[in-house]
Amino acid sequence: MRQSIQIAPSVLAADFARLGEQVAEAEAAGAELIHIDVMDGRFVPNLSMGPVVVEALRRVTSLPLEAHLMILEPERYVSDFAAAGASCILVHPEATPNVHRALQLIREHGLKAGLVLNPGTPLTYFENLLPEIEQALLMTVNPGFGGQALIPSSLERLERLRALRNRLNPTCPIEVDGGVNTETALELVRRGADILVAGSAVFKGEVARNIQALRESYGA
Ligand SMILES: O=C(CO)[C@H](O)[C@H](O)COP(=O)(O)O
Ligand SMILES: [Fe+2]
Repeated sequence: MRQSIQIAPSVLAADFARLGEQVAEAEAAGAELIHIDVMDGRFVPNLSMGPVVVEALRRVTSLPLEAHLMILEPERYVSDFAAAGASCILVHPEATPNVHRALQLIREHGLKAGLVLNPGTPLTYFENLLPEIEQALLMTVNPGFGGQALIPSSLERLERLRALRNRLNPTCPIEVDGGVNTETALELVRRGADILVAGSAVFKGEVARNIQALRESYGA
């Protein structure tokens, strides 16, 4: 295994009435970062949360907060998420005609820039942009909803992404998002995942027990 694997709980699956408490539970249980899914009802068929949630969570945790922007023209909101306290912003090339500019803008704000690809998008984007990013996120479900099953072809894509990463930007962590649970985590880690985003697998039930079970499932 390349390095220690990090867990990024996705608050999309948390109890929103107790969001601060749930994030504190995840932090106490050893989660390494917090994943915040931002949806606009256009790029994906769902609405979720915006910078105010990042700002609120910034006050209750010292963990890095990453904003996964599933919104059209994400560059419009980079400064808002930076001001709210995000440490990393992840953008989709499918959502903007100028993804290179969006990544540049994120870095100009002093944040980590992350690129995310949907399951149907060619990995070519990573070939072009890996040298420009600090995080590579592979969607392992179609974006928009939590609780979906991992798309099996993601595993082969993950291996190809790992080879690209090793060649073009060896220090860039690979993150996977969607359908990560105790059944799938080991295979994802074997194929190259460094960071596991997990929503339902962390927040449905007892958070500390779930995080422990997830770590045990890949032998940590
Ligand atoms: O980006 C996302 C959905 O668009 C979420 O991060 C992801 O689906 C997490 O949910 P789960 O772990 O329950 O699959
Ligand atoms: Fe996400």
